[in-house]
Amino acid sequence: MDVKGVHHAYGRRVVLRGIDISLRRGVVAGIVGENGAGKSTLLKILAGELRPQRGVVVHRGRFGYCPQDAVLNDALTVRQHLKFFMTAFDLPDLCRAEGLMEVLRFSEYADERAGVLSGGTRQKLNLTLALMHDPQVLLLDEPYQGFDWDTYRRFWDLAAGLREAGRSVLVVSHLAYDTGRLDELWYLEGGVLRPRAEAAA
Ligand SMILES: Nc1ncnc2c1ncn2[C@@H]1O[C@H](COP(=O)(O)OP(=O)(O)OP(=O)(O)O)[C@@H](O)[C@H]1O
Repeated sequence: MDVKGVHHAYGRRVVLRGIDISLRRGVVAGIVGENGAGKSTLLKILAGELRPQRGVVVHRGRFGYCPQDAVLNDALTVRQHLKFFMTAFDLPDLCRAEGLMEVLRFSEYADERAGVLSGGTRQKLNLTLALMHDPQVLLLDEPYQGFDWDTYRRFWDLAAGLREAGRSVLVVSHLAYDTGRLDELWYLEGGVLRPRAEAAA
């Protein structure tokens, strides 16, 4: 994924003032910023959900996007969500999705409606839907919100597995926590990204 010169404003509120990102293969990267810094705005632009006022975003290959709030239909079961996305992604089966459900330990909820799932389980489904087509680039907005400690660790194991498989993962969070697990880290401040070393100086 290559991002060049992305600017965005909501009315007179300028949020992004020239974002450049080059996300290489096999990298787990993070963007950290305070509440309101523009992280979700940037991820929406990277995912194509929002059009930037200026700048370009180039994706090569498949990408997955896990928005901050899970976009689920409360009337559908977990399995119905998986089948819907299987068709949308043109996948032959649910093998990979079922493997992810086992890793994240929520297979027993397959026949539950999304509306009755706990916040953490909704987030597990959100993550599975973003990953079930084996994207080359995975964009995650606050992905571990609501995860218990074991799930949080499993999430990072999953990210490390993706890195080994040559996939790229971009995690956005307001907490600069566990940054040792990241290969690259940028701080979003004042509408621009600063690399970890520069921000620490
Ligand atoms: N649709 C919108 N219309 C107007 N202003 C918006 C809109 N979406 C976001 N903003 C404003 O843009 C700024 C950046 O918001 P954004 O949600 O991108 O920040 P964030 O870094 O993701 O915050 P948080 O950590 O709280 O989720 C905020 O000041 C917010 O109020």
